[in-house]
Amino acid sequence: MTLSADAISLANRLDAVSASFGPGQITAICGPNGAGKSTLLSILSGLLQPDCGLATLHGKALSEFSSGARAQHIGYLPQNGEAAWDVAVRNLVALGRMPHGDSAAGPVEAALKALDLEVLAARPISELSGGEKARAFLARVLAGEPEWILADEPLAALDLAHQLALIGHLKREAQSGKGVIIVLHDLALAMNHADRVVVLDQGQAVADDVPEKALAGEVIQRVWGVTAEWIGSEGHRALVTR
Ligand SMILES: Nc1ncnc2c1ncn2[C@@H]1O[C@H](COP(=O)(O)OP(=O)(O)OP(=O)(O)O)[C@@H](O)[C@H]1O
Repeated sequence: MTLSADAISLANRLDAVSASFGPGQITAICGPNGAGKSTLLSILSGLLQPDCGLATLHGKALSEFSSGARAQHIGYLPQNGEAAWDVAVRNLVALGRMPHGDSAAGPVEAALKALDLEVLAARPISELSGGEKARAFLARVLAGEPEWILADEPLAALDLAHQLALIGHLKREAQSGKGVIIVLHDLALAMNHADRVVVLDQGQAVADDVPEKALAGEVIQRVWGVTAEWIGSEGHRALVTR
C-alpha cells in the first residue's frame, strides 16, 4: 500500500528524488520556491511523467494505470486550480465522483461538510472568495474518497479557523488509513502537524525525517538561508527568525 518515487529526475526540476510513502501518515513536502515540490507532487499523482526513475503505487508504475483507475486511488489538488465551468459548489464537488462513474450523495455531502461549504453549496464558483474556492476544490478531491490525498498548498488561502479545521480533517483521514501528502510553505504547520517532512532544495531531497529532524535549525539555515530557532513545546512550536 505504498506510493513511491524511485530515483525520479526531470530536466532542471528534479534530480534523482526517492521517497516512499505509507498510509496512515501526513507527510509535508517543504522547500524554497522552485525547489520542485509541485513537480514531485504532480509526478506522484501520475499527471506528469519523469525523464527517468519510476513513480509506483502498490509496486505498479503509475503510467500503467488508466487515468480513471489512478484517479480512484489518488486524489490530487493542484496549486491555484481553476474550474472549467462556472457551476454551483455542490456540482463542482460532485465532479470528484467522476472516477467512480456515480454522483453518490453521501461522499459529496460529507466533503461539503468537512470543508464547511454547506451554506455555499448552491453558490456559483465565480461568486466565491479565494479561500472559499480553495475549500471547494479540496472538497472535490475528498468527494472521490481516494486512498491518497495529494494537495499542493491546501492551507495557503485559508483563514486560521479553516486551516485548523482542515488539518484536523486530514489527520482523521490519515488515522482512518489514508495517505496524505501536502506541500506546505508554513514550516510551523509542518512542524506541528505532519508526521514526516521531506525537504526539497534545488530539485533534490535533502532531508526526509520526523519534523524535529527534517526542519531542525541547521536545515533551515542551509536550505532557506535563514537563521531561525524553534520555541515552545512539541505540537505547539513557533519559528523565531533572527
Ligand atoms: N512547466 C514547466 N516547465 C519547465 N520548468 C518548469 C515548469 N514548471 C516549473 N518549472 C521549473 O521547475 C522548477 C521546480 O518548480 P516547482 O513548481 O516544482 O517548484 P515549487 O517547489 O513547487 O515552487 P513554489 O514554492 O514556488 O511553488 C522551478 O525551477 C520552475 O521554474
